[in-house]
Amino acid sequence: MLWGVKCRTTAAAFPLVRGGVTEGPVGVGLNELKIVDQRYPALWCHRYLHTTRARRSQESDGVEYTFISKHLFETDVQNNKFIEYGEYKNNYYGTSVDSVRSVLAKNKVCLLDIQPHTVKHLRTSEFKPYVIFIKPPSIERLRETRKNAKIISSKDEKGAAKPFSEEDFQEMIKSGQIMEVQYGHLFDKVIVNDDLTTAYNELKTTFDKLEREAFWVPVSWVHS
Ligand SMILES: Nc1ncnc2c1ncn2[C@@H]1O[C@H](COP(=O)(O)OP(=O)(O)OP(=O)(O)O)[C@@H](O)[C@H]1O
Repeated sequence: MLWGVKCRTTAAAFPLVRGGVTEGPVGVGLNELKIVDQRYPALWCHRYLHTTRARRSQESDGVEYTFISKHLFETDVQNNKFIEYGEYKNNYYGTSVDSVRSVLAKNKVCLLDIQPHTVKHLRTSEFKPYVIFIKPPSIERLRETRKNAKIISSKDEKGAAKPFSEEDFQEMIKSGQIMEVQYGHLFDKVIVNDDLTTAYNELKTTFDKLEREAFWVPVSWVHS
């Protein structure tokens, strides 16, 4: 049985799946690696978040966030208008399906940073995602490479950055392993974020290849 075909897409979404806990920041290095978008005009890295929190004076609607009311947000959730959403300090934040569509309509690639359980909703012929799992290295390498790095803990009310603790490292590795077991079949590529330059180059090479080469997708994506 034909299970897949090779296909080349110009308007694919590239969800970049984090290797960390689902409830908050884990510091595996996604923000650090997303710098890759600065070299790629075809990549659209904005998170396109909608939020119900009040707009701050220096922010503009549609730039930092799209600001909407709680009522509208909840209606949109009911109508499945969000790829992913969550609540933080009594406000909702979400990535809307339409915002991803608007990126693809510009013939750009949409770089998303999402939780793994969301991937299955994006694996459609419309989005044709290429899923990259950013995986933490061994605990020994985390201790070595993150010696001077800081993490913003979801447990810290003030959201202040602090040095990684041994517990942070263990949590990162444990949740990474759980994600790989549960969702590994949905990943197209796994990049270990050990040495930052090496991980960055691997991501860059992957984007280069995807621009040039065809890649495998389910046959249903091509014939639908
Ligand atoms: N390979 C690496 N080597 C050394 N330090 C790193 C590496 N990758 C990331 N860091 C550092 O770890 C910290 C957390 O990284 P980053 O903010 O990119 O993680 P994140 O997964 O995006 O976190 P969040 O979940 O908070 O968005 C930062 O201080 C960053 O500079």
